[in-house]
Amino acid sequence: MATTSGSTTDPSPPAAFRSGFACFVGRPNAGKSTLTNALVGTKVAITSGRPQTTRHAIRGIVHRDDAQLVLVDTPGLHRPRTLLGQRLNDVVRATLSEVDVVGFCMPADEPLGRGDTFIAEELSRLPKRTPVVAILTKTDKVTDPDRIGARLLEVSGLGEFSDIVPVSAVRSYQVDVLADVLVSRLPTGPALYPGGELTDEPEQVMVAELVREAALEGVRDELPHSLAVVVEEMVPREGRPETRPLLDVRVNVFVERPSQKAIVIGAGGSRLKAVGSQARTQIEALLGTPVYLDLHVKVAKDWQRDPRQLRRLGF
Ligand SMILES: Nc1nc2c(ncn2[C@@H]2O[C@H](COP(=O)(O)OP(=O)(O)OP(=O)(O)O)[C@@H](O)[C@H]2O)c(=O)[nH]1
Repeated sequence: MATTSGSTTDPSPPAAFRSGFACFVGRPNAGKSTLTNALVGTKVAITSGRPQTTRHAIRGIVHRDDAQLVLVDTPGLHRPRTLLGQRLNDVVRATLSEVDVVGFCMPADEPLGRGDTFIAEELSRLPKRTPVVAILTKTDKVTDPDRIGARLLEVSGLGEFSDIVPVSAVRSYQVDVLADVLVSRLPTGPALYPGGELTDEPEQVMVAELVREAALEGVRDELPHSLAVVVEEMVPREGRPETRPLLDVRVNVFVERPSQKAIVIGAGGSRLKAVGSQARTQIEALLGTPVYLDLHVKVAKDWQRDPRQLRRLGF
């Protein structure tokens, strides 16, 4: 337990303040989102009984007196079958090599499977040796302590882990111990995010990237770096029946010159229509909900050279 003077007026962090990133991997349904929520203490990720509801990274931040732990809740790591799956796995791999510690979740109530072996292999192949903490989740579902012991032994044989921690997110069993273990693997350093900020929105970044890809398709030579995409708004349409939701996604595509605007829009708006339809299909696949995509092309003159414009465009 961290000791502090309890003073709220002293802004300087304790000497050994730690900060950094952690992410959870594990096969679908392993309990990653629920554990993230238990650690952060606020509902940030979507959980459900169905596999792979977490299609994109959602971060939660654990603020402590002695540390700030930024959690990245990754999609279930699985063998790529589709292009989208391939992209998600690339996102997972990129995430894994960027974080300070990885939590590998395995449910206590299910035997180890091919999915776990696959993930263990992926982890052992990471270029940088990120410490991996094995987490035996959902221990409340197993009443026999001997079975937990056997599962822990099985897990320890699966790879090289810096720690192995059994937890139950729903009973808050050992969640604080896990937080301590994860924090202990972070480098010392000041808080990365100002207090109070609990989530950011990487899905907006991915949506912007899908629109950018669609807008550049076939015209990459003509518009190499002159295109920026900003997601202005993503809001559920009001008054829709629960069974037929619709997400309004408002996106601005910025180009540098009117001639480029004409290229993106195409004769009679034909190209923009195709761009919108391709991007919408992919956004729907990414977010798992029907989408109304409102796409606008705007000229932001010389945006690449203007720091104020660049900031506005999120660079
Ligand atoms: N009994 C019990 N159930 C849990 C616990 N943690 C998660 N669950 C349940 O297990 C199911 C899957 O949990 P999630 O947190 O959505 O799993 P996930 O690994 O994020 O799943 P994906 O998004 O598919 O990768 C849900 O029905 C949870 O309620 C736990 O500690 N105890």
